[in-house]
Amino acid sequence: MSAPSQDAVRAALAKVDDPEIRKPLPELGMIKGVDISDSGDVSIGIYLTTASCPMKTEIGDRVRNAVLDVPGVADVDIELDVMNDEQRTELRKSLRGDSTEPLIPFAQPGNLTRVYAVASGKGGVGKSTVTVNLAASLAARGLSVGVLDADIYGHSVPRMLGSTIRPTQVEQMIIPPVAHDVKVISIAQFTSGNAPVVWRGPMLHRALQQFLADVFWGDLDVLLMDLPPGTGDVAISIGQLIPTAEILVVTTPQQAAAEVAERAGAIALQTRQKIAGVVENMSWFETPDGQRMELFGSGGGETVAANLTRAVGAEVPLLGQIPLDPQVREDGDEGTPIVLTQPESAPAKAFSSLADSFAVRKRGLVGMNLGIDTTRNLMS
Ligand SMILES: Nc1ncnc2c1ncn2[C@@H]1O[C@H](COP(=O)(O)OP(=O)(O)OP(=O)(O)O)[C@@H](O)[C@H]1O
Repeated sequence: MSAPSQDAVRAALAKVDDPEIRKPLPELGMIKGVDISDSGDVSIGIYLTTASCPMKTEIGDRVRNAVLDVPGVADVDIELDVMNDEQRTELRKSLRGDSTEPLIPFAQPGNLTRVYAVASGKGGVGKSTVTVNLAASLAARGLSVGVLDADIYGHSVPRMLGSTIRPTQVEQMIIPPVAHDVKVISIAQFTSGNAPVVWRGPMLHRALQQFLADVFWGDLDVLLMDLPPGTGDVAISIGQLIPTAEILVVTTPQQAAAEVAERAGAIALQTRQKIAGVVENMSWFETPDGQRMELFGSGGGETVAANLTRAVGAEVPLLGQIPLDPQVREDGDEGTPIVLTQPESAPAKAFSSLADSFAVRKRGLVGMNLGIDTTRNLMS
């Protein structure tokens, strides 16, 4: 068989996406060159955004597999190089435009991303668990999903999604790692080890602003934000930064928990945000003989939904009830949400029908320029 043409190899490369930026490598200026020998040996030069790019093996594998599929290719050799400053600037401009104003894409008119802030009155009710399972479930349906772990003090989202790598930085632009098809950004990725974060309101506000404006989220269908428990500064900041963000309140069935959850939801009255609904977690435990044991009582979700409906003067639905199941915790600890590992289990089905109730559509705005250049450094 004769050696493949440059066109054939480049056509194959045009179908290879960067795993994090999710656009074709040639479009990102990441193909340095293609050499083809008479015997069909192909050598591909790839520019990485940074020398420490955590995705370099994945990128090399994707390129190798795509090119090996081209008829006439005998072997593929990958040579990695690193972009220079000029090339990085070009990449940043091609992704985020030329503006120097740091803007939050989700707050711009015409932006089609649905943003949900997941809130709870107190800690430990399963807010992060709901966030990651909902995100994974929506991503599994083909939606483009991002999670911003805004639970600055109790950041557990990266662990629950099994995301261990740090984001790549291209100039002032941060590329979020992807886990289970979900883009993930968390303060945990910017602190060393398990160090606690002790920040006051204004610093938190600034950090959130940077996570929203400096991260290259791309064209998301849905952004879920895991808020810290309570009615604190972060909820108010989100209300100011993205007024169109809707609040999703998570509670347990317990009446005491319901009362504090209601306060978290009622913050929407101050910030004038819409409440998307209420999720009741740990609703019951199902015994092997099929009996439901209501370990934390019952009715919390209904109560919060009814009281918030009254308070805001608009229907706040109870969107779902998630059973208590040790597998939910085990899978969370393993970094593989139960909706992916055991989709037929009762909790996974409950998460999945919760995702249905969002009735989300793909936004279909491929190529729309949402990103804006920024000149600030994260946490500076
Ligand atoms: N339905 C469930 N069944 C069993 N375990 C659950 C369920 N939901 C959550 N958990 C477990 O309960 C613990 C607390 O959950 P999670 O961290 O999601 O709560 P949280 O509200 O986000 O807490 P915080 O805001 O304090 O971080 C975790 O260990 C989690 O795995």
